[in-house]
Amino acid sequence: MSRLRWLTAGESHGPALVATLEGLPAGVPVTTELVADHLARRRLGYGRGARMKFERDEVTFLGGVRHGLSLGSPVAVMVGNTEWPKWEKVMSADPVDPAELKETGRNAPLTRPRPGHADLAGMQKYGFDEARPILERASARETAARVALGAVARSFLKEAAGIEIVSHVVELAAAKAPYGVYPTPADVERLDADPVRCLDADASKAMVAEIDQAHKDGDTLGGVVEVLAYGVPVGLGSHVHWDRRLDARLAAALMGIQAIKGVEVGDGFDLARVPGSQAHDEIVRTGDGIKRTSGRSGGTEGGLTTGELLRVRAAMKPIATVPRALATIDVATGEVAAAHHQRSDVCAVPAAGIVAEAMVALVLADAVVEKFGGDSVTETRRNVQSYLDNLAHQELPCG
Ligand SMILES: Cc1cc2nc3c(=O)[nH]c(=O)nc-3n(C[C@H](O)[C@H](O)[C@H](O)COP(=O)(O)O)c2cc1C
Ligand SMILES: C=C(O[C@@H]1CC(C(=O)O)=C[C@@H](OP(=O)(O)O)[C@H]1O)C(=O)O
Repeated sequence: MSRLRWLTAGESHGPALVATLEGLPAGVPVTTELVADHLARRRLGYGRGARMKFERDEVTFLGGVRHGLSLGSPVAVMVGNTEWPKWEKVMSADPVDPAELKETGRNAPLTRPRPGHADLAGMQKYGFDEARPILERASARETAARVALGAVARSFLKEAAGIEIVSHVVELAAAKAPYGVYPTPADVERLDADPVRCLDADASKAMVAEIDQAHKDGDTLGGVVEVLAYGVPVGLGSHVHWDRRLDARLAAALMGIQAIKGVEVGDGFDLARVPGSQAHDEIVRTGDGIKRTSGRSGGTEGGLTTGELLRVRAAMKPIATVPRALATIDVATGEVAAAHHQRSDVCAVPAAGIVAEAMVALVLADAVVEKFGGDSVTETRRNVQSYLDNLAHQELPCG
């Protein structure tokens, strides 16, 4: 079963986020710069709010890495919130004098929960009379910690098995990129330079226009991101039990991202609308071994990877903090009210794509460690290679 374990902690306006990754083999190239680069990619994207402009992600490794290589011990990484000085009193771990709290101007109880965020259900469940203690952890600020670990996981994947991960935005509100165009690792620089991380120039313009219109209307937007993993060998995951299925693990990981409401593996829901003759990927023998004539399955069958391009999609709902605030109840008075709103993103779909890459990287890294083991990445690589060599010589009747 799973061999990589990971956890994050930290609040949106706390001093820092922290993340740990346990079970990573030794010898994986990991640097502060590598993590910082991926965190910078997560901050990209047209439509994000003011906070993205003035906050920086400060990366510090606290364990598990020495001189640019993982040690095999738990990796611990801290991402500092540079907003912290403004929130030191409001988010203090220790009790604070109410007069000092008042001086911050940030102490007003948030009693008008936002529809679509965790505010109300969280307050009801955890017994708080305002939303601050809930929204601090529900906030997608936490995704910075996941992207930090994802950067480590993808370095392992590249080193151990040559696996590379790419994402792009395929839909943003009503604007859609042409279907079936898949960016490769060579396109990443171009994608990161695009305001919405979309490969198609016309679709990108239409997406930007959607965001501009929503901004004018005091509204927010969602969209769909697609993640592709290149170089995934056949046989990660398994058909033998539900929680070993790689498609299930990918779906859970993607659905675990804030605001993701739908996941598709390959052609997903579209496969339910066509007959079997148009839904499956026919098997052919080529000079290069056994291949598929199409990629509708998204590179998994029966919960196992097929060795074809891995392709998953995640649908993000619009941002919950709608500027033209939605109706709610003030829980302090019971009166009808407008939901609380300060600043927020209009759209964070491009950033969600980077988070989705990280989640796919963590799931695949777990599956690689599970299948190939290895205390050092050299050992993992050797095991991968021997498996692939063996597959090439496998005596299938058609082989
Ligand atoms: C990268 C990213 C940025 C987000 N930014 C905001 C934001 O600025 N304001 C907001 O209300 N929600 C934002 N969200 C969404 C909330 O975190 C999310 O709506 C909330 O957790 C409730 O969604 P859920 O029902 O899926 O948990 C963002 C989500 C992601 C992935
Ligand atoms: C800080 C980040 O995203 C935040 C996610 C978020 C939410 O409600 O999810 C709300 C916003 O924070 P604030 O309410 O402080 O403006 C975003 O800026 C980040 O991604 O680094």
